[in-house]
Amino acid sequence: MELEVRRVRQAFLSGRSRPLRFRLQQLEALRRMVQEREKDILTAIAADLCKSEFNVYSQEVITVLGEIDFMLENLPEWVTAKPVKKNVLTMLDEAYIQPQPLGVVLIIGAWNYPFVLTIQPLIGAIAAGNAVIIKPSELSENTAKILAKLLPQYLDQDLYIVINGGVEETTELLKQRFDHIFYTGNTAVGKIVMEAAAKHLTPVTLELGGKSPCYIDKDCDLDIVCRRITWGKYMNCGQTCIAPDYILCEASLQNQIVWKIKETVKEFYGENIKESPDYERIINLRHFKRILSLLEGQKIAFGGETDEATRYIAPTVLTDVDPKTKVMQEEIFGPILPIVPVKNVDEAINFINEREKPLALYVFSHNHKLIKRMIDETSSGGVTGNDVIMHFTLNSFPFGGVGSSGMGAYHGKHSFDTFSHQRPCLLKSLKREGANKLRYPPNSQSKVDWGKFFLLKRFNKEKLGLLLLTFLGIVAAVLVKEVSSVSAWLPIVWDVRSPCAWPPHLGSEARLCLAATTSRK
Ligand SMILES: NC(=O)C1=CN([C@@H]2O[C@H](COP(=O)(O)OP(=O)(O)OC[C@H]3O[C@@H](n4cnc5c(N)ncnc54)[C@H](O)[C@@H]3O)[C@@H](O)[C@H]2O)C=CC1
Ligand SMILES: CCCCCCCCCCCCCCCCCC(=O)O
Repeated sequence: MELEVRRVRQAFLSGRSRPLRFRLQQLEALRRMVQEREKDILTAIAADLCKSEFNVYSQEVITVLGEIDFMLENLPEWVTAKPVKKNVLTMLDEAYIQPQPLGVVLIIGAWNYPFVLTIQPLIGAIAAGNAVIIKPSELSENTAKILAKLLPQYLDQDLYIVINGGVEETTELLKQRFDHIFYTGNTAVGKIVMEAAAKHLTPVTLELGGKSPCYIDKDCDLDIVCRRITWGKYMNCGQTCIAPDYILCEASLQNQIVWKIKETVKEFYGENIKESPDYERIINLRHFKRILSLLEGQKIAFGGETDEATRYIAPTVLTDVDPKTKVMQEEIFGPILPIVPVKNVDEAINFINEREKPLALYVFSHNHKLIKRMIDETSSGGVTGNDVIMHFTLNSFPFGGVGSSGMGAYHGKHSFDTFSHQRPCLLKSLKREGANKLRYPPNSQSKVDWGKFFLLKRFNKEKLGLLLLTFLGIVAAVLVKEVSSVSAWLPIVWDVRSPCAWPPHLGSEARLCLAATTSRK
């Protein structure tokens, strides 16, 4: 492990990951990999999550290709140094911010969208000029294997490497020194990652989970609301970090919501959900059992059918859920949707604020003011109003959590920034030393006053007067110089035959020399 990390660091130190041209080439190679080996990639992910290839493509591959295209288009502008505003002390200097790569980055991916959650951060890290060690989740083993096989065939083999393994290997890997760690997964492991990173003072991005609430206002078109929620909740069998975890609504809405979600489930997945190519399975038996345990003691309004052999759990809705029960204490990460009745929007806001900050918040209402109020009075990683999941798809948004749902963000330019150091560069000249006297010792009240005057713009009459006088002095000096040069021209006007008086800006010796040359012609 140590040797592999050292090899990657050596490759980074060679400097070849830095030039823009190289970064673009690697991103293009990655795009080629996705396009040429699409079938292998789709098959692997589909096998891991019992997912149709159409769904793999539209949930994972589209996002990755869109992100690569976006980077290729914008990277030339992002890598350029950006000039910054200057103050009086630096106004004649060069001042700019130069984004630079951080060094060797570790990306630890999760299994639920095993391709996009590993490759999208990789795109950002390459774009920013880093070397990368990729640790895919061992739970999505087919995707882990295909990544280890394909990436070295398309990317620089020393700069970007895949290390596969489970907890033991990841623990060993985390002992090494990195310049950034980007982790996606559950909050408990997030703490382990952060603790390991702290030993080397390595900065981290933690893309964690949590319980994302979904508030439904009574003044809503419930047909549309339930269709959108059904799509986002049961996609990937509920194993989506930004899936709506639970619904908050007035008790009177519950039955209608249950009915409409049930109808939509039928519309999306047919009468026999198990046969639907669009309905996935739970990743493993441990998660299957964990999700089943959340059903204990709950009122199942519909769904609840399970099959351990295939790790099938039907789309399920629970009503009148007590917030103190287990299903409301931990992230569900499965196809179970509890409805918790609240009296009104105030109670919903309090409910959300009494708990850990979620990764996403969803609000459904025709009342724009109510949506704005929910946004203003709560906190979450991201928000979508009148829909779910969709803020993930916009790469102009930073995607990430807040509080216990994570720290840092990525996607598009935000990925580039996450994996870059914004280096301030100030380039001065060795000339103009006079101006620096103000900051050199010995210090005095007068210098402090000038400092206040120039830097804090605390103008006082005395200093303004002095400045005005200096300015007038400069104007006078310029005028005197101009007048004297005009008078120097006068002999030429009077006597053009006198070469010694011309041109006036030259010394008399030079003038004589010029006169000699001219008279020879
Ligand atoms: N914020 C986001 O973008 C996302 C967050 N998530 C969250 O991730 C969770 C589901 O993923 P997990 O089951 O955690 O995925 P997981 O079991 O695949 O673990 C994630 C990574 O952590 C590593 N890992 C696991 N235990 C470890 C340990 N003890 N020490 C060091 N490394 C360890 C694994 O090898 C894996 O690469 C959910 O809470 C979900 O909300 C999932 C996807 C996206
Ligand atoms: C058939 C073509 C339709 C195109 C559909 C585009 C819209 C697809 C949105 C897909 C969102 C995928 C969510 C992935 C979320 C990954 C992170 C997480 O775990 O939450």
